Amino acid sequence: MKMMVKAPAKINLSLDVLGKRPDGFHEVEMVMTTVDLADRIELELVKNGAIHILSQDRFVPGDHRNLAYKAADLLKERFKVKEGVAITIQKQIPVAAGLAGGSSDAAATLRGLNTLWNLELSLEELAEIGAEIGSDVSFCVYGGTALATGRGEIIQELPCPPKCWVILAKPSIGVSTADVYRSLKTDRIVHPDTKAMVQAIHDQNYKEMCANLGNALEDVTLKMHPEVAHIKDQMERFGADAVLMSGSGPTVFGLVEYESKVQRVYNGLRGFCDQVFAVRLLGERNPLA
Ligand SMILES: C[C@](O)(CO)[C@H](O)COP(=O)(O)OP(=O)(O)OC[C@H]1O[C@@H](n2ccc(N)nc2=O)[C@H](O)[C@@H]1O
Ligand SMILES: Nc1ncnc2c1ncn2[C@@H]1O[C@H](COP(=O)(O)OP(=O)(O)OP(=O)(O)O)[C@@H](O)[C@H]1O
Repeated sequence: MKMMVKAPAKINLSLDVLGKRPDGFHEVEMVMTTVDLADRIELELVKNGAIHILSQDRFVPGDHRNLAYKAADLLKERFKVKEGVAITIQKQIPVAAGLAGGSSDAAATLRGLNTLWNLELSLEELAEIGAEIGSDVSFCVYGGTALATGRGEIIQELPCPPKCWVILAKPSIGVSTADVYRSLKTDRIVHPDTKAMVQAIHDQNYKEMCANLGNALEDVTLKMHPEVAHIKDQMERFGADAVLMSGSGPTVFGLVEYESKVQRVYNGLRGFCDQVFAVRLLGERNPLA
């Protein structure tokens, strides 16, 4: 038996860091939403109990380091599953980009295997298991739009944000999330207004959503990689309504309300970046699988 599951990328419309925790993680407050750029995960039942990872992308680990492998292994151990699975990952989401590609692959694997292995777990249970793999995995299990707190694993659903286009531009550098959090000076953060962002979404107010984009990690990554600041400037120059770095970066996203402007921003960025995408916000939650 075989099945396909979509693994969409996320962007952080706002990302605040409230402080460092005794366990080494940071307490965060993030408004996250999925976009229509997705990896495709194919899951095929393997009778001998093994877990295989297959991918054409040279940046994707083909072994236990792959977050999709971790997801399968965790479910297999916890629920004493006898069968194995061959996981084929067709990558569309750039790797180490701040778009939660690996986390979304893990979340899609959890949702798919729940069906393939007849585990009958709820999204809540899958999200709890996902938190053991990584801080972004719980959100990726649900998808849609949410306020994420704790270290990112406490998820409160939000309505779909106002409709718009998202231009994603990924420079040809990878960023380590751990390095960015390690370099953050928590006493020097300019805090985004999370409440105002949540309110803008409830009110379906596009202008307020644009006005309240903010990311406490942005300054850290911009200092490490000045080319990210350059891409932000270009995105603004070509007419995006609002521009921000996603997650720990280096991907920059620009929001554009009117379709007539999308091509201009997209073409403008193609001159500076090897990977540029013009996509829609997805906004809605994932189906179970
Ligand atoms: C930057 C974001 O992607 C925004 O959505 C997330 O906060 C990070 O999520 P993630 O990549 O799934 O993070 P994890 O794999 O759990 O952690 C990677 C590393 O980032 C740091 N980390 C992560 C999340 C968090 N709330 N505080 C942290 O300090 C830790 O050093 C950790 O070792
Ligand atoms: N399925 C996967 N796809 C891509 N990278 C993976 C995967 N599994 C593990 N990795 C490893 O994870 C690292 C980070 O990749 P990923 O694309 O998930 O980063 P990210 O988008 O910055 O994540 P986040 O936004 O959650 O911090 C990669 O360098 C890669 O070695």
